Amino acid sequence: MDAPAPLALRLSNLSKTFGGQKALDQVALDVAQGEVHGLLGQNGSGKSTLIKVLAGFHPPDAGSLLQVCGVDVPLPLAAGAFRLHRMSFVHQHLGLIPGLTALENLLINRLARRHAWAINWRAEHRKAIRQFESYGVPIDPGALVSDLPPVERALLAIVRAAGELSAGDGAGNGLLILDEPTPFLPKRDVEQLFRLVRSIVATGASAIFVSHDVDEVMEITDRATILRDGRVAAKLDSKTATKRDFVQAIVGRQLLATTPPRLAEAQAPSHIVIQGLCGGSIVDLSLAAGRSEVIGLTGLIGSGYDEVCYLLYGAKRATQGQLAIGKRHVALPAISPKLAIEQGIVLIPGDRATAGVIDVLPVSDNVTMPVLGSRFRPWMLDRRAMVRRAGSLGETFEVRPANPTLPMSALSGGNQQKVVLAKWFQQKPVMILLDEPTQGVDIGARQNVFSHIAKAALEGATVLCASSDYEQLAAICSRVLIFSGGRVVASLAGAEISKDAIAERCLFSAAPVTAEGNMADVA
Ligand SMILES: Nc1ncnc2c1ncn2[C@@H]1O[C@H](COP(=O)(O)OP(=O)(O)OP(=O)(O)O)[C@@H](O)[C@H]1O
Repeated sequence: MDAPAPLALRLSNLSKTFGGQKALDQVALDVAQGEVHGLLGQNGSGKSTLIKVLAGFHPPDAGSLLQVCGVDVPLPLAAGAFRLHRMSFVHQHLGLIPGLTALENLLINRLARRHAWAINWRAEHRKAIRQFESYGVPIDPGALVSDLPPVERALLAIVRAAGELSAGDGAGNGLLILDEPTPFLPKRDVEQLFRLVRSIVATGASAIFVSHDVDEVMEITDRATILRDGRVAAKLDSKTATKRDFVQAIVGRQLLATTPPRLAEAQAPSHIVIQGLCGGSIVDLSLAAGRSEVIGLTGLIGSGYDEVCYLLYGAKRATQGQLAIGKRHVALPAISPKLAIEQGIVLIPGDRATAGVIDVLPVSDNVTMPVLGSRFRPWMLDRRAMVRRAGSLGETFEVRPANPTLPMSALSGGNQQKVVLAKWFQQKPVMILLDEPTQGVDIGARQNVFSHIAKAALEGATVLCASSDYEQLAAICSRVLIFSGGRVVASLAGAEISKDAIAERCLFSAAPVTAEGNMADVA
């Protein structure tokens, strides 16, 4: 009888302490060959720390043990040494260089090591075409990454990582570590990405898939390890475990309520009036909204729904349109983020890492930015007052760890998002523009974000929330507008709103627009 294949990864007794706090506590993780293994847990449960130990970014505590493909790997790993041990990583931000072509990105490690003249570009171009074809990935090697749609960028990053696994000895096995590659992707593109992952593991490789999305984990993984407070809370067989098993293991209790309290009835829809907004893909959008109303904006990718918030904030240039807030009127082509903030408009961007926070600065500095002017003493910033205020906002928004002097980079994704909400909601905005407010945020923190949105709305703010997460829209919105071709083609309100109803309208939304144009409810 053949000896069983060695495990692709065996981690045991893995601990990591930061300043006396245990981020990982005797974690054990086994990944079989050819397996896709899920790694889940609430924000701050230790997933990124575990991945960073494997990447050689964090040295673990003494006593931690690692084997890859049956070979002992001494810890800590030196920077970049993971490649020698047949591991490769795709991080959330993919690590691609937008100004280079797909082929140049594919060869980036060789470009960094060797002189470019040593590369036979024609041969590499042909090889890349074959490589993309073998995975059924429709990427032109000569295309600039900045011109590729998000799904193709994610596919390219994964193909590159898979190529690195076999670069050493031609063997297909090794361990691909996918650290939340999907939150920026609309749901239907995720299926394309999963097909690629399946075809990679079919060659003998294995994968760790880190995600907050239980449905995705149940679909793509064979087994999953769930971390809670730095410890292994459960190991589940993804084919037999139920969603309830996953949720319970992640949160450690049954969620008391899966949706936040419904919002108060929106007041007459005339507080905010947008008329004739054009810009980007958006064509002649008119919309009237009341105080306390939470309006969802959604559609299929390319429908333009995700551009509206940026056009209203001046982060993307509008070519036409008027905005009225009560009695004040603003010409939208003239709006800038500064002017928007002066009007009481705030934007919570989708890409938190690059547009939402400055991760090298302390939490207190990040929170203070919009109100910096009020934190000056005659000659200098009143840092004590900044930390006090950030501490009390942190308490209200349940930011963990409760230490505003920590750099933002020390906080988990969900806790960073709570800081971003605290930073902007302290202003008591009139209009809140949200772009995918819970991407990369765990199931518990998600409820927390929902409650704060509901609270801001109850206090009188009008909220526009652009999202492709239909469950989220169904949970928080009193009205949902569905976009296609830059226009509103359908609208759901009140009891009509459900995850399935939104999905159905989005899928049918490719139908041509009616002669009425793009009127979402003009008062
Ligand atoms: N460099 C650091 N210094 C201090 N504490 C840290 C550092 N990095 C992580 N931590 C702490 O370790 C714990 C685990 O964080 P980690 O980022 O691994 O969680 P996570 O499960 O990846 O969360 P998320 O899903 O939000 O990314 C958290 O309490 C975090 O604040």
